[in-house]
Amino acid sequence: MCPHHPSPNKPEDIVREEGAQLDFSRDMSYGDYLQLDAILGAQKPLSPAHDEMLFIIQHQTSELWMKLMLHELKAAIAHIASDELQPAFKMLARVSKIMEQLVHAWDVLATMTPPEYSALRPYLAQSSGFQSHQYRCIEFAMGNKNAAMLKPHAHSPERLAVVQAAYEAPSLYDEALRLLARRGLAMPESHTQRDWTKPYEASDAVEQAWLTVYRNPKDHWDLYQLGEELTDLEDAFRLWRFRHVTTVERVIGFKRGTGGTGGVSYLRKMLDVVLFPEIWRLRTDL
Ligand code: HEM
Ligand SMILES: N[C@@H](CC(=O)c1ccccc1NC=O)C(=O)O
Repeated sequence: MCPHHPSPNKPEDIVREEGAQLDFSRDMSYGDYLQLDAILGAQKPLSPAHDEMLFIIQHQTSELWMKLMLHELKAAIAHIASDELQPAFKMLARVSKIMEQLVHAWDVLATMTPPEYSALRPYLAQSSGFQSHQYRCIEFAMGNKNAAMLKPHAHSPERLAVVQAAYEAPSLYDEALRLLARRGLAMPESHTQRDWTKPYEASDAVEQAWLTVYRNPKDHWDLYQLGEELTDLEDAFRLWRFRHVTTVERVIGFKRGTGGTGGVSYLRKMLDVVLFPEIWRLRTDL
């Protein structure tokens, strides 16, 4: 440090000395670029309850992360379809990390007690996360296809078209299996060309193909890596489902959901969903 020009230590002096730009009357600023007026103007509590701000922001931030997950998932699926695995791996790893972020986000919501939630719950009317179109697109992209889940979007043709497109498109796992077939692994046609809207059905032949990969990782290194990326993803997804049902039980017990389901009983059934069945089965048979 120069003794003739000591570094300033008053906050105002630091800002001046560093040369930070302070006038944004002509230039794009942070808030302009990020559209903060739109984002920060979108929290409109309907109740006098203190905790409604938490509830709104928890869901809005989740929807933003889901938007990024979909962006990455769609690109990963397209890259796998065109045999570009390295970029797909990076995107899938990011999706898993976002899901982990959403798993930890439950800790914030769980600070809300049953009486605190009861104060705002009547204002939610029949709305429910069950109607989240982005969440449904993620489930469809992950292969959990169910035509009934299109119905909550029927009142909005534009929204329905988006969810319907995700419903009709091959899922991440469908594209993974087509890749295995292109790599010369025996794969039944029922699993490479099928009606993508049908729920996925596990197959011994598909498990055999994955077993070939997992028994000889050195010969199929990138497919082996793909298998592990899928495992990470489903692992994180299961944790999210588990934290959801546990948070719901601690906040509303076994009350029916505002979306019309049994509530915890419905969410527990969702814990049984297996997205990539052969990826799990092969572990027993290896
Ligand atoms: C106090 C907090 C919460 C409660 C009490 C709650 C309750 C429920 C219930 C009871 C359901 C079943 C559908 C119904 O009948 O309503 C449900 C579904 C759902 N919730 Fe929540 N939830 C909470 C927080 C969240 C958060 C933070 C998210 C994140 C976006 C979320 C996303 C979803 C989604 C996506 C579904 C559909 C799940 C599926 O179909 O598998 N929920 N929730
Ligand atoms: N299904 C919840 C309500 C709920 O959680 C919710 C309502 C509106 C917007 C998002 C919600 N979050 C997840 O379902 C309940 O039964 O209390």
